[in-house]
Amino acid sequence: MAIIEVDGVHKAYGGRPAVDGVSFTVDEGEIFGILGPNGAGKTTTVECVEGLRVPDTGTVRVAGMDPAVDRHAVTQLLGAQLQESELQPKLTVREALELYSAFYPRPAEWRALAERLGLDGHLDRRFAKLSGGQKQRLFIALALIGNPRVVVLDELTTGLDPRARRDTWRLIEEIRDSGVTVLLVTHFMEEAQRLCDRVAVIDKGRVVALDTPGGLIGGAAGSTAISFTPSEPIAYAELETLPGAVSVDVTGSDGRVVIHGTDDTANAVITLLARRHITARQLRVAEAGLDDVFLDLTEQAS
Ligand SMILES: Nc1ncnc2c1ncn2[C@@H]1O[C@H](COP(=O)(O)OP(=O)(O)OP(=O)(O)O)[C@@H](O)[C@H]1O
Repeated sequence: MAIIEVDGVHKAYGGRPAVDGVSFTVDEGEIFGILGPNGAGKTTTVECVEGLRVPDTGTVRVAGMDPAVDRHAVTQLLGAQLQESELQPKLTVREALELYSAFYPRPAEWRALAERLGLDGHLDRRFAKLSGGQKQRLFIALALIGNPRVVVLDELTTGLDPRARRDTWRLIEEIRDSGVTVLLVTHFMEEAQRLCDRVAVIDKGRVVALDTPGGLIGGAAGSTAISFTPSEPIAYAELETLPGAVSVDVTGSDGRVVIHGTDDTANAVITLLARRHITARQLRVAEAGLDDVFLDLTEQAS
């Protein structure tokens, strides 16, 4: 069942559209990713969901309520970690958790939350003295303190080292496993691929694709890359006509061939080479990642 419904949302700043007819729904219990280049309209979209901005046209519903109208009720069930959040530098972790608990009628037990997020050893540390990873964990704790049904995380792992990023991913999965719906804004393809049940790719204020990460990758033209160095020259025109082949390129001085196509293309290449008695040195068959799909989709739209 959908807990977030965004339908035909438009939002312009000074006459310039930032969000240009975005629609999607998020089911209860999923991690839904919003992916897109800088300035694509991701933050504006989630701020409409949070009730921080009001769409010019279109509708947003969170658990059936309009966040711009039922602001109080929506803040009780939606927790948000805002992009570039800051707290008063002298506030300690304990004070921040106590303060935020006081905003909610039925807050989570903050000590248990601090323990779950690995903050229990830093309760007396001031915000200004926390590392980037510790700050992010505190922001997650503050987003969860009201026992929300939905949590919005905007570029949560930007600026974290790879280990802290992986730890944060585990936390996000745990949040989802505890029944909370996660709306995740990210620039990182690996993050979307690893975490998200479904992903909306937004570019220039529009949804250019919406699917599971696997569906996006599988559906992309040329999602399999076959590369090899032939032992003798090969007729490239013949390669271009192989089933599913999208492109054939020759790279480097050794005549290395790179073909983008499908699994069928890979099989056909191998059969063709065997028939011609050509050896393929350093034959590699690689699946495209969400990275390739993202570049493809956002390039097409430009
Ligand atoms: N308050 C504002 N006033 C004027 N323009 C704005 C405002 N907020 C955002 N914009 C513009 O709207 C467009 C979309 O911005 P938004 O922050 O929603 O994109 P984003 O996808 O979240 O970008 P990023 O990944 O860089 O955070 C951008 O061109 C941005 O400059």
